Amino acid sequence: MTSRADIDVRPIDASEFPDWQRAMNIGFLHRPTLDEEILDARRAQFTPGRSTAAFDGGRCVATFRSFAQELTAVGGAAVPADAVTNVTVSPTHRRRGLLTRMMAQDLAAAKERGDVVATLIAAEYPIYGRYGFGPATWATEWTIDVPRAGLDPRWAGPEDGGRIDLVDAEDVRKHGPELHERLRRSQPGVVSRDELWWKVTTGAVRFHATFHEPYYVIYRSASGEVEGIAAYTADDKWGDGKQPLNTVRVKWLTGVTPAAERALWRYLCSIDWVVAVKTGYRAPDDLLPHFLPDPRAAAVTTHADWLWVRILDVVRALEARTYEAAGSLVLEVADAGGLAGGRYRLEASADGAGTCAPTTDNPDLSLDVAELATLWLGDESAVRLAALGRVREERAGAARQADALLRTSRRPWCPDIF
Ligand SMILES: CC(=O)SCCNC(=O)CCNC(=O)[C@H](O)C(C)(C)COP(=O)(O)OP(=O)(O)OC[C@H]1O[C@@H](n2cnc3c(N)ncnc32)[C@H](O)[C@@H]1OP(=O)(O)O
Repeated sequence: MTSRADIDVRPIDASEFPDWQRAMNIGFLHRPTLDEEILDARRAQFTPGRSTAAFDGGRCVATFRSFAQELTAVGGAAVPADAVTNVTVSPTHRRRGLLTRMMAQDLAAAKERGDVVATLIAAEYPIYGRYGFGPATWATEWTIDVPRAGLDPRWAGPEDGGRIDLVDAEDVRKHGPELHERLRRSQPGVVSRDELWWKVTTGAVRFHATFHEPYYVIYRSASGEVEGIAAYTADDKWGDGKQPLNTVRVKWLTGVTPAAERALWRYLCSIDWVVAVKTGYRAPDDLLPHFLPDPRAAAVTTHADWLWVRILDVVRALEARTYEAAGSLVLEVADAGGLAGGRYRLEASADGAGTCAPTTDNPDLSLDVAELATLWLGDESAVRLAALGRVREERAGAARQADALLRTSRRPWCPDIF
């Protein structure tokens, strides 16, 4: 076995990209051979200094990439984020500390750049907590049993004066970005999408060998404004009795008003032949089940942690978000990574604004930086974390007070995988 010191961990240059991509395919159990068209397409994601590798004897055995992203905080402000992705270590080199080395380099660089948080979607739950990441949003998928939903089968379109139209990929690339920007301004947990995201999602740029072209529908309100878009595919299944038994799979659905959401879900549940709709990953408190006369027709098929957040700058993170109540709280934040630890006083005012500064006052709550990330987007309860022993109350009642300040009436949601 090569000794730890012989394995070089460093950013790659453009000429090393094919070797890096091959290693990533191996780590993700994809085909190890490279398709030139896909390789060329993926080169568009290469930013010097942000793709790291480990090399053993000249061969790439681990990959790591980060890119500039914005994450919506509670209240709608966007914070600069270091989005981590493409993390792999070849099976021949696992559990020798390569991920730990790549992560340490990347987080230090992100801190230096001034990113407020780092983000990622974890392949497996146990990997990233040790690096100060905490699960900050959750995702729920429902499968709707359409015949049980109690919907009127005579539905012929939205009753609110709006309309739904099938459109092509070009329309999605035209209207999608502005719609997403609207969502981003109002929904904590949403991340920014660049132009490449829209090209990949609509098949204009291929990142995978197969692309199942979806159907696209746009919802326009009575005044003609685009308020929702959905992308979905359908299978082709028939029962023995010559009944259609098709399932619709929603690739993504963005609605910026409840009317748009209602109309798009209603549409999807009204397509002839369709008996089941798989919703894709939604916010756990999505309105969807309650658009159905019988909400039990929507059964939860997946419920899991989704976006993980690592706070790099406690002061800016806490000042970027708004608060549900006025109050003051001193947090003792432990950070084994040495990036964001310390004691901070948060002051929230009645108008929702917050200020934060280092303090030497007695702490109200002690917690790890990973737990702070979990609380920061408003989804988790400090009372619950205290019960689990993951947050310590230094003053009786402090966890309850933290919940009054930090928790939000609607849950955060990250619709993207990256
Ligand atoms: C954001 C994303 O890209 S998510 C995708 C992550 N990638 C994958 O899941 C692909 C398959 N897995 C892998 O490539 C690798 O196993 C990785 C990247 C998850 C881990 O890489 P490694 O180099 O083996 O991790 P490293 O040796 O630095 O481990 C550090 C610690 O984390 C632990 N650890 C690492 N991976 C896991 C895991 N999957 N489950 C549980 N513990 C883990 C190690 O045991 C070690 O613990 P220790 O410090 O107590 O000894």
